[in-house]
Amino acid sequence: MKPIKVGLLGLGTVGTGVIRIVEGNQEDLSSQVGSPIVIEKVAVKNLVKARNITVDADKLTEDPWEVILNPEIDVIVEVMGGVEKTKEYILEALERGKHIVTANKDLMALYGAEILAKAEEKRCDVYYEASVAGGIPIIRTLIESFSSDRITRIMGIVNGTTNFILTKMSQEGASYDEVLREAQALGYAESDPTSDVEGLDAARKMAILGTLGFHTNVELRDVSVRGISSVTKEDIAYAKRLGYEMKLLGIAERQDDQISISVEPTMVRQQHPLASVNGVFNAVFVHGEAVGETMFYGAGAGELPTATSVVADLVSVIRNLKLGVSGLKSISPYKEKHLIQDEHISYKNFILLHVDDKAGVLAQITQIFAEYDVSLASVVQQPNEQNPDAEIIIVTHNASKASMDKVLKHFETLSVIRKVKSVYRVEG
Ligand SMILES: NC(=O)C1=CN([C@@H]2O[C@H](COP(=O)(O)OP(=O)(O)OC[C@H]3O[C@@H](n4cnc5c(N)ncnc54)[C@H](OP(=O)(O)O)[C@@H]3O)[C@@H](O)[C@H]2O)C=CC1
Ligand SMILES: N[C@@H](CC=O)C(=O)O
Ligand code: NA
Repeated sequence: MKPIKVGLLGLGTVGTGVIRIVEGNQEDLSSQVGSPIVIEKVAVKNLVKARNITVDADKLTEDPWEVILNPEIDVIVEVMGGVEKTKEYILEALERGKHIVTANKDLMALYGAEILAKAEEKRCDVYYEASVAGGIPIIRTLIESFSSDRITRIMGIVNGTTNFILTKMSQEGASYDEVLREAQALGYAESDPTSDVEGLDAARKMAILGTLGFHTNVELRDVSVRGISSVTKEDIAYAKRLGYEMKLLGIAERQDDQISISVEPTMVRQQHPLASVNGVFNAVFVHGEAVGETMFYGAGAGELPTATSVVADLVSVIRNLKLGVSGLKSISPYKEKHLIQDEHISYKNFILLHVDDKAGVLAQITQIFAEYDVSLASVVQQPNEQNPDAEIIIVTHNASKASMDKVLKHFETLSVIRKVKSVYRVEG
């Protein structure tokens, strides 16, 4: 049987896992696709770097073009990251009729439409399951299993690094910096971890999920983003006291034909299934009009879980190749995009205020909520042991984002409010 030759761009956390799985499961894989799978060439940045996997020296190159331009290679597996240059490699590979498997959400969130259009033109496959929620088969699920339904809500913990950090801060009282270093050492974090902690990585993934779920081209600029870098141990402790866990939650919603997508630290009620998703685990909760609620759970990052998705994509690509159906399965977004205005996006809020400890303060504050038609579910005032201010903890009922913005703006002008310490979305 003629082997299928694969070119690998990148031999870091994910690339190493890809080689381990392709070599370790070769017998099963070749039985499933009807050909041996050979990793023909591997591009790395630094040839002399010490690696925890052995690869024949003649297979390694520092020049990705040696992989892209190699006429023997049928499929390119891109696990090196990067955007502009990587896009150039991928488009050229497609131009030459090579199929693509990628784990690169930055690339797919920014240039997915262009790359998929090129693939369609060239009758090539582009698979990208590992780009969202590492080992969880969520992209396949949205494209195939929910093709019959109309999705109304996708809610997910889609970044392993931040979930790992929040879990350790919550369960062990660990410091933010210390846990971030641990996540980096375990290979969960991006090469620039600011994209994890500032919510950008999750935003890219939510843009991909929104595009697939709502059949419209969700771009990164459509996603409202806030990361976890300002979340404190105290905020997490307040959440717990009120019966919530703090999670970096991506939420994509559809109301009629309008959509909204956001990523922000959110207090999730402890009884909600997403509240118990801990560590590097991810989970995606999907609601469809017909199917109702479903949830998908698994490792969101790390060598072998991520490589499982990459190699499964490789198997799909090879099967399509053998069946002669390459490039025929992709469906471009076919709906016009309408974003929901802030007046029509509503949810519950947690607000922690530091205020003057004197008579009439609470009345002034509740008056402002009333002015903007925000109804309150609970208000608790307590003395603060650390300073002379009092703390007021407020949880609202569902309130529009626009009204809440007005309330917070008004607070800036109120002299009895010393500081708006924290504001979080509340779910469940
Ligand atoms: N880590 C994870 O858990 C997950 C990662 N991803 C995505 O997978 C991709 C890879 O991630 P990961 O494996 O963690 O990244 P790493 O940083 O561990 O590995 C990147 C690899 O690419 C090589 N590389 C980088 N730039 C170039 C270049 N210009 N030319 C040739 N080789 C290059 C590096 O070479 P060298 O080894 O010589 O430095 C390294 O082998 C990213 O897009 C990431 O977002 C997706 C899901 C999960
Ligand atoms: N840095 C990402 C890796 C997987 O996409 C994460 O932490 O989830
Ligand atoms: Na996935």
